[in-house]
Amino acid sequence: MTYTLILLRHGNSEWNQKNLFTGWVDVDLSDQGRAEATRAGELLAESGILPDIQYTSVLKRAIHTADIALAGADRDWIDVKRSWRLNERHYGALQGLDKAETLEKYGQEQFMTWRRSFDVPPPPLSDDSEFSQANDVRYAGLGDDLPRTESLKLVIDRMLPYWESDIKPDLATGKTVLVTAHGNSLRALVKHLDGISDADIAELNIPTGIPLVYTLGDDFYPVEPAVYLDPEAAAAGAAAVANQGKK
Ligand SMILES: O=C(O)[C@@H](CO)OP(=O)(O)O
Repeated sequence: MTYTLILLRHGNSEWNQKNLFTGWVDVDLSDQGRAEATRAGELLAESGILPDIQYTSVLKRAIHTADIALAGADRDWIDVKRSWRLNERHYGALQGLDKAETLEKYGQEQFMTWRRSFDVPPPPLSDDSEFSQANDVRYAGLGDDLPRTESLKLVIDRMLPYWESDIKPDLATGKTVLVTAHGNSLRALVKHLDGISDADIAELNIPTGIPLVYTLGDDFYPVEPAVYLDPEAAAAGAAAVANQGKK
């Protein structure tokens, strides 16, 4: 028995377009992002790989991408589950900062340590920052779990329990599961699925808006390499993410 899991990073957002660190700030899709989400829906429809259940974070760039893509695949009607555990990595005090200016100010090494090291989080975001989520009603129940910054390691720590408790059981019933989330929360899941080392994960970037299809075996690990439904666009998109910050 094999199981089908589709991962989809949200389309380009207003802050991707402005080249700002985003994290948990709830910005919407740009026009380009909405077009990418439409294309993602077409790719799903063309491939015939159609989700039976949708998972998203609680951030609107993922929610709107999922809605648009599902509409394009005539799957608006499927069940949806959302969790903060699929949110983007909390970017701490970098949230709202310009990536190019941050690179210039702190240098390439520090910039890449913050962006892509496995376990070094950026400095924490103060609760009185305009970019803080400390008083956001959607996280009211989180208590001490509410992050003020996160490394990729911390994202894995909060995402994997949800993979085990919810996503895996849905896969086990034979449903095709679509997870629409974020660059770094999906890097966390891909690291787990593909067994990527703490060092090598730094090189992995996920493009916006292109479905990535996994075929999983009985142990819920891949039986073959995952495939992007548009491999050429995925390679170009991943390179663009890697180069963010450079002018
Ligand atoms: O700003 C962010 O939240 C993420 C995703 O857009 O950026 P990065 O790719 O630099 O981790």
